[in-house]
Amino acid sequence: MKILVTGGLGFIGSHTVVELQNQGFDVVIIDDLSNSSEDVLKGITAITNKTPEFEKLDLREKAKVQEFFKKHQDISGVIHFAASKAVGESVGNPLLYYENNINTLVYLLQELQQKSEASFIFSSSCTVYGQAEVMPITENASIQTAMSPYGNTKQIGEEIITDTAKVTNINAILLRYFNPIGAHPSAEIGELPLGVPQNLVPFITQTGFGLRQELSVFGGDYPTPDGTCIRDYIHVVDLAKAHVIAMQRLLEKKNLEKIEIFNLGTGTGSSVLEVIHSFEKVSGQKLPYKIVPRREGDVISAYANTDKANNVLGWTAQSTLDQAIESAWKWEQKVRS
Ligand SMILES: NC(=O)c1ccc[n+]([C@@H]2O[C@H](COP(=O)([O-])OP(=O)(O)OC[C@H]3O[C@@H](n4cnc5c(N)ncnc54)[C@H](O)[C@@H]3O)[C@@H](O)[C@H]2O)c1
Ligand SMILES: O=c1ccn([C@@H]2O[C@H](COP(=O)(O)OP(=O)(O)O[C@H]3O[C@H](CO)[C@H](O)[C@H](O)[C@H]3O)[C@@H](O)[C@H]2O)c(=O)[nH]1
Repeated sequence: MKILVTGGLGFIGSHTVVELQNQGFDVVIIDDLSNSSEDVLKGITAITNKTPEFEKLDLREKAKVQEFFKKHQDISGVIHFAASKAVGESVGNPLLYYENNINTLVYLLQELQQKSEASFIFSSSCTVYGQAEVMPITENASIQTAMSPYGNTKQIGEEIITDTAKVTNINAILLRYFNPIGAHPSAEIGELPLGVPQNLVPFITQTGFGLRQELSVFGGDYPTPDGTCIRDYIHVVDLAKAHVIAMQRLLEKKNLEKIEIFNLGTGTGSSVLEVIHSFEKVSGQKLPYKIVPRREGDVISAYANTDKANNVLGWTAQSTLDQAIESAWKWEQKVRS
């Protein structure tokens, strides 16, 4: 069976392509290389001994999307990763985010609704919960007003898919990721942030490598045990495996609802200082850091209740924080060597 992976050369997409191919799926990737490189194909091939089909295509070009689906009639399912994802950038350039994250979704769904049946997986985010009142966060927690245009595109995206699935032959799974980190253990693929990383783990590994002078820890006076924010850091390979299981569920259709939502996290919260200590442990070196004022828009704490994914998908994250950080560190060293 052939699966279309949009954004399949990006961070989470590339790891998912590997796991799909490992499970025997054929894959065709659409990516416009706006935040990735064609070299990622080599990394995927080195791990799986199989090169996925690749079409360089900007999903904002509706006519090209239509043409693509005419050419590829044999697609059984779609995993839609392609999007812009920098929260800060979305505040400064909201229309870029609404165009790239919403228009592209609409164009894909317009093609899929013409099929007799279609299976669709959407990359959503725990950002939809904002600062949830109860930890760990279940899928029933209320959706909060989005704190950025990026976050809003995830909420609107979920609504568009839900409205469409109700009245079409599309079955969809919305996956709400907590904080994906790490890299493939082979270090053939990983995260490649452009410029100065905004996310914690790439900033830590770059600082460890000497590319950055020191890490700024945003806030040391939060109402948490050590004063720093708490997140649920999930190894990207675990996350990727969940997509394969979700796709198998869509294709098998056993007890499937038209729209299903799953949290993807480990279920464990880690503070920023705990992540730093994990890095120091796996790298055997001290990390220079200082506590600075809070970053605007950060929630204090967010970690997942993963019961639904555990019970319905039969999926559980396997990697520890140390293993995820170790893979990120190995990747950083490989990329810079
Ligand atoms: N990484 C995270 O922390 C995180 C958390 C929650 C949700 N998500 C979501 O998961 C998805 C994947 O995230 P990622 O971290 O792998 O991001 P990424 O930037 O590494 O990957 C996205 C890929 O999509 C491609 N792309 C972007 N716009 C495109 C377009 N118009 N046409 C074709 N290709 C296009 C990019 O070139 C890139 O390769 C995104 O939808 C993101 O919003 C990510
Ligand atoms: O240089 C840094 C970078 C981050 N942090 C802290 O590290 C934690 C994690 O920050 P990230 O930026 O890595 O991740 P976020 O939880 O802020 O954001 C992630 O989760 C969001 C949902 O909450 C969105 O989905 C977003 O795309 C995704 O990057 C936060 O407490 C943040 O304040 C620092 O202290 N210093």
